[in-house]
Amino acid sequence: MPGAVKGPRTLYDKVLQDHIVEEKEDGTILLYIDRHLVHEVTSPQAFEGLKNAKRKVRRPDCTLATTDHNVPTTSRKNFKNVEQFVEEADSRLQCMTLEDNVRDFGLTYFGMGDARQGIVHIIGPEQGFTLPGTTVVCGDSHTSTHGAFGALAFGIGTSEVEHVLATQTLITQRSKNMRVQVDGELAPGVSSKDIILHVIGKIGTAGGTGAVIEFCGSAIRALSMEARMSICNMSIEGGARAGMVAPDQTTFEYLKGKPLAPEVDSPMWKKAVAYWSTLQSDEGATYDTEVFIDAKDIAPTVSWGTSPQDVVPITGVVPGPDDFQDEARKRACVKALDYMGLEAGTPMQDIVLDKVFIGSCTNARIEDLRSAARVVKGKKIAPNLKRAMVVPGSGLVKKQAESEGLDKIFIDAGFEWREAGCSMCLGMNPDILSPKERCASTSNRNFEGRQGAGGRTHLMSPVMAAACALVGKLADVRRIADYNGSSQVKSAPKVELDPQVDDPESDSDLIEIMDLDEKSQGNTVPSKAPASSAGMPKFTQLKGIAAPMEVSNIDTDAIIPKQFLKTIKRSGLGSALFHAWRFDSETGAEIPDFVLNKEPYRHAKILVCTGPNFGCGSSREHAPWALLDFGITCIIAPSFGDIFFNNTFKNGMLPVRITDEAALARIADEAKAGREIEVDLEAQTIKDAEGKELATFEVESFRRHCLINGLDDIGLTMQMEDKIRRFEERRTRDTPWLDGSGYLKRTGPTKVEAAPVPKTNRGRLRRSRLSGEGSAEGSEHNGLTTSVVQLDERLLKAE
Ligand SMILES: CC(C)[C@H](C(=O)O)[C@@H](O)C(=O)O
Ligand code: SF4
Repeated sequence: MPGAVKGPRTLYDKVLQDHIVEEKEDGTILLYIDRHLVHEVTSPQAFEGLKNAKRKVRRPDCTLATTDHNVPTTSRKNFKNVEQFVEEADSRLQCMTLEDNVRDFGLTYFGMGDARQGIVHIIGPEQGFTLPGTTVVCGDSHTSTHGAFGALAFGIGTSEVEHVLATQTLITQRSKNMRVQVDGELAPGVSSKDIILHVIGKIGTAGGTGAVIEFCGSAIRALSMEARMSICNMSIEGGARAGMVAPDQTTFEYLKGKPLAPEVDSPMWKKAVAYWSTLQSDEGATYDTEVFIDAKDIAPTVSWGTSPQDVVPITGVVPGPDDFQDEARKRACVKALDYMGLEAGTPMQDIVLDKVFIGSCTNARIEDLRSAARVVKGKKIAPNLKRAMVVPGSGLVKKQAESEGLDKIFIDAGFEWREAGCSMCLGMNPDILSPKERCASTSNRNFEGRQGAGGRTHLMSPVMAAACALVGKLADVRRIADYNGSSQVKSAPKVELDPQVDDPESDSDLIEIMDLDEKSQGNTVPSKAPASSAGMPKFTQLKGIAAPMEVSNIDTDAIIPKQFLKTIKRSGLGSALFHAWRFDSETGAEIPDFVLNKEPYRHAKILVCTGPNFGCGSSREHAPWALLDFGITCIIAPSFGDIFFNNTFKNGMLPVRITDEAALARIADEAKAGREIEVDLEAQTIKDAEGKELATFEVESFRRHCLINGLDDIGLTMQMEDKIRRFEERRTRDTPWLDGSGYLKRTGPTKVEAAPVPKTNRGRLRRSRLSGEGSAEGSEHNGLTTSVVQLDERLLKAE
């Protein structure tokens, strides 16, 4: 693991350093988190853990919640509340659970009746919640998006969400530094999405594993903030922990006037800009890996397979196994061609489409919609298309687009114009592909079943998706649109997104804040649910059958598909494990060839994967929960997706990295022979059933200590209260704009469309507000008043 940097520092080194509360000798870092975004899918179990342990949210003023994955994108004209609006029961429960939680913990929340609701990675920047030099986390892998601001932003699992809610810190390790430099000018029709698809094609989906990528070079500098966000968004598809771009004038211009950014030209703004301007990598800073790309080598790029690294220029043909050297990639190619229903050698532009989707946290910002609208203006979508949809990333993007008439352009062309949400990016809501349907999509993942079981996804930029919609096949936008000069949006045009929400007085579903006294005593919360991250099972030695898998880049969508993410519990997910590979999608019967359906592997306690990058992709902690519930507590592989790797430890599981090919082969041979192996964490060895050593392995000593002793790391971190408090005092002094000041400026309460609070509570709430009881107790941290109190005061004024 890389150690602290002495000489010239990179942007990542600087932001990391400024947030270290404590660094242990083994490299374990307690990192302060400035901004925590929360959504409905990965938070229920975290809030449940807090409630069971009677813990509070430490910094409600640094926490922002919204609902995005489950929300239907149909018209909200008649929206009254979630209970009536969301038809699917599990989705409804997940959305309502978030509403209960934000109310119980007094968090700021943009619900479905609020114009500011949208995909979590769109609303953070839009509100100025995301700021340069901050640490930003969310229980979502595409948190990397926010790195476009020079923030250190990364996805975390649900146990870590709980840790951040309770302590505003995270236990982490230093990542490696990687630089991707793109110089020169992009050709017309080529956009930032093509840059990132090209980069991933070059480095592979494991290329950035263990690293934070800094994107730099003249081509990146020339991009608008929104275009930079699309690039950082997909750093995770390149395997990186995060992506970053150094803040510059483009960044500062973008932030001007954002509701939660410091007020422009105020002393606070000047102080902030002075600090933000220091966030450049020093001359002579070194990187562990460097990649150089000439912008003129990038063509409009499209994916052909089931991994984001499976890309070719639109002028290319579908590759075949012979185009790859590596055996694992040859195998993956055969599998991908079969899934995608494609033949090697087919020109990409001959591939006929069924659907087109313009949306997602990668490409549903106003510039994306503008550029796509420019392509389709005055034209019609191809008659063979079953459906073409545009899903704005947030309510404010939608409003802005409508004020520019973009909705009309799309509707006239034959597109559906929808409400904000994740939509068909992952199909946790009603927008999905049917089996074998082929879709041109501006989203970021083309995994098997990603947009719907059996659905086939081709990733591309918004202008390319627009061109595809007109042609009905994969198409080259350069042959469709007239590019007089460059297609690039050089810098963000000043976009006035109207932050107004509906008149709170006239609305029936005003925010309801629970009685704070009651909350601080923790007695509003039923504490029956057993599962919480507090107190982990111990891991010392494990002896058992190991199931062999020879697949590379096994993503968490494959480990547990999206339809199983709608639970609000941690338990019972074993039957969902590898669902699409284990069960026939039509009959539901077991697929006999799949390893976990065979004896003796039905009883496997260990998984041995000989391909790299196990658990890449989404941050869903449901993946380790499903493995655990099946009975697997140890995974052995050459490398892991970073978030998955962290998530396993939080559940008392052990991921073992074996990079020595011969040792891995020895272990795999035992697994294939159906013999037991023994993983000994104390001795850090793997032995065969006879006790002969097969391999040794490394684990960070703090993690090892926690696993062996079954320690709850939230409890451990809470013992560091003094250090965290001192850090916060320094933060208030040095970077005062981070203390939720933006919230204090807001007018109008934040709405919660939760099921109404029972009448009895309402009466009590009103009484306590009027009499002033139950105000600030339990919500003060270091003299900082939290948003709960601010919201409460505003309500008092309203009354
Ligand atoms: C639901 C969430 C955990 C997931 C992620 O982490 O990425 C989702 O946003 C996705 O895109 O798969
Ligand atoms: S990748 Fe898709 S599902 Fe995940 S946050 Fe972004 S839009 Fe939502």
